Amino acid sequence: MAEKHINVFETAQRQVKQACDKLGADPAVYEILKNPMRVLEVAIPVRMDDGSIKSFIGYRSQHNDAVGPFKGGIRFHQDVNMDEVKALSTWMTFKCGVVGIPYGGGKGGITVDPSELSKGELERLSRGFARAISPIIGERIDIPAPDVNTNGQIMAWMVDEYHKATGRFEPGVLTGKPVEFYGSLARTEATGYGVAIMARDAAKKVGLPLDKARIALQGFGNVGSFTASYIHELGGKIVAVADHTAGLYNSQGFDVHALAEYVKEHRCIKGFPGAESEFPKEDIVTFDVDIFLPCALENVITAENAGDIKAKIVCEGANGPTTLEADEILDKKGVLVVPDILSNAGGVTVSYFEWVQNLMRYSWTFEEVQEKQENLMVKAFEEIWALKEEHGVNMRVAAYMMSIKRVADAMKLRGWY
Ligand SMILES: NC(=O)C1=CN([C@@H]2O[C@H](COP(=O)(O)OP(=O)(O)OC[C@H]3O[C@@H](n4cnc5c(N)ncnc54)[C@H](O)[C@@H]3O)[C@@H](O)[C@H]2O)C=CC1
Ligand SMILES: O=C(O)CCC(=O)C(=O)O
Repeated sequence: MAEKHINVFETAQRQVKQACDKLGADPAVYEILKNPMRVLEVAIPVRMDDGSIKSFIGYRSQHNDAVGPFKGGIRFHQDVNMDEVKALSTWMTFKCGVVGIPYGGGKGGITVDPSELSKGELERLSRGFARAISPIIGERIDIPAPDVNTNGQIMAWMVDEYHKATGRFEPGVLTGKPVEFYGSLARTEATGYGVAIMARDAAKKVGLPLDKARIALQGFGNVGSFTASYIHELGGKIVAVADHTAGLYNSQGFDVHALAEYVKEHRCIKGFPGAESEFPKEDIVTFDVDIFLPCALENVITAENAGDIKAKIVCEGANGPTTLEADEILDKKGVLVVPDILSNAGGVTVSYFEWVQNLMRYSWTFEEVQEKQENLMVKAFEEIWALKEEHGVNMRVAAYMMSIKRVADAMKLRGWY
C-alpha cells in the first residue's frame, strides 16, 4: 500500500481519543483504552521441508475484555508487526461494541508470506503458533478467528493443537472453522454479506439506487469476493476491481462468479479474460464510480489521494483503510464513509453465532444465521446514523461514541475506574 509509514496504532489511538472527547468521557476511559491490556510476542521454530529450522515471529494482542472474552482474527502476512496487531485488536474491541456482542477485542498475526510455504510447513507453523499462544487463549478467555491469508483449515489445525497442548477439547476456542468441523453456516460469506448490506443501506440514505450504481472494489479475497457476489445480487455493478497483482475494468460490470472461479484457480485477478482493460492497481481508489469498497489492507485512502476520490460512498470492508487525515478530507467533500468497525462487523457477528452454537452443541440453518446477522447490523447502522445526526459528526465518530460508551459502562460497573 502507498503509505506504509503511517502508524496504524497511532491512528487507532487517535480515533478513540476523538470519540472520548466528543462523549465527554471520564479521562480514565481513554487512559485505559489507549493501550492493549496484554501483548504476547512469540518465536515459532518450524522444521522446513529441506530439514532446516526457521524461526517465525508471531503476536497476540488482547486489547480489552471488560465486556467479554477477547475476540479477533489471526493474520499471516509479511508486513505483520506489533503495532499493526495492537491497532487491529483495538478496532476489534469497538467493532464488537458496535454490534453489541459480548466480547472484547483481540488480534494476532505472524510475519510470514504464506505463499512461500508448502502445505506441510503452513500446518507446522499454524500448530506452532497455536501451541505458543495456548496459555492465553480459551473458549471463555480469548477466541481467535481467520483474517488475511488464514482460513477454516488453519482454524481446525489450531483447535486440534490447542486440544493437544492443554488437554481440553474446546471447539469454541477458535471460530471460522470449516462447517464439517464445528463451523457455522454463513460464516465464510458473513463479512462480505455485511459489507454489501451496509453499502445498500448507505446508498438508500443518500438516495442512490444500488441497481444504478457503478462500483469499484479493492481486494478479491474472502471479504472482497463475497462482497462482490452479494452486491451483484442486490443489482450493483462492479466495473473496476483490483488486487495485489492488477487493476481490471469492465464498463458493463464484471461477471463476479466467473471472476471468483478464476481467482480460486489462479489465486489472483491478473489475466482474467472478462476484463476490457487493465490499469495500475493503486488507481482503484480514485476511480470514477459511485461507491468504493476497499476490502484489502490498511492505509489505502490517505491525505495524498482522498481529494481525488470520485465515489459518493466509501464502505470499508478492510480494517483501517482510511487515515484520519483522509477522513477529514472526505468529510469536507461530503463523501459518506461507512466505517470498518460497522461495515465489516459481519465476520465477528457470525463468529459469535458460531461460538454460541459450539457452546450449545447445536446448529442453525444458513438462513437463520444470515437473518440474525442482518438484524444486528441494520440495527447498528440505524443507531449510528441517529447519533451522527444528533451530534453532527461523521459515521466513524458516531460508531466509536456508541461503542466506547458500552465498553466504558462495563468498565465502570466492574470498578476499573
Ligand atoms: N476475513 C474476515 O472475516 C474479515 C476480514 N476483515 C478485513 O478485510 C480485509 C481483507 O481480509 P480477507 O479478505 O480475509 O483477506 P484475504 O487474504 O482473503 O484477501 C486479501 C485480498 O487483498 C488483496 N491485496 C493484498 N495486497 C493488496 C494491494 N497492495 N493492493 C490491492 N489488493 C491487495 C489480495 O490480493 C486479496 O485479494 C483485511 O483488512 C481484514 O482484516 C475484516 C473483518 C473480517
Ligand atoms: O471473526 C472474528 O472473530 C474476527 C474477524 C476479524 O478479525 C475482524 O473483524 O477483523
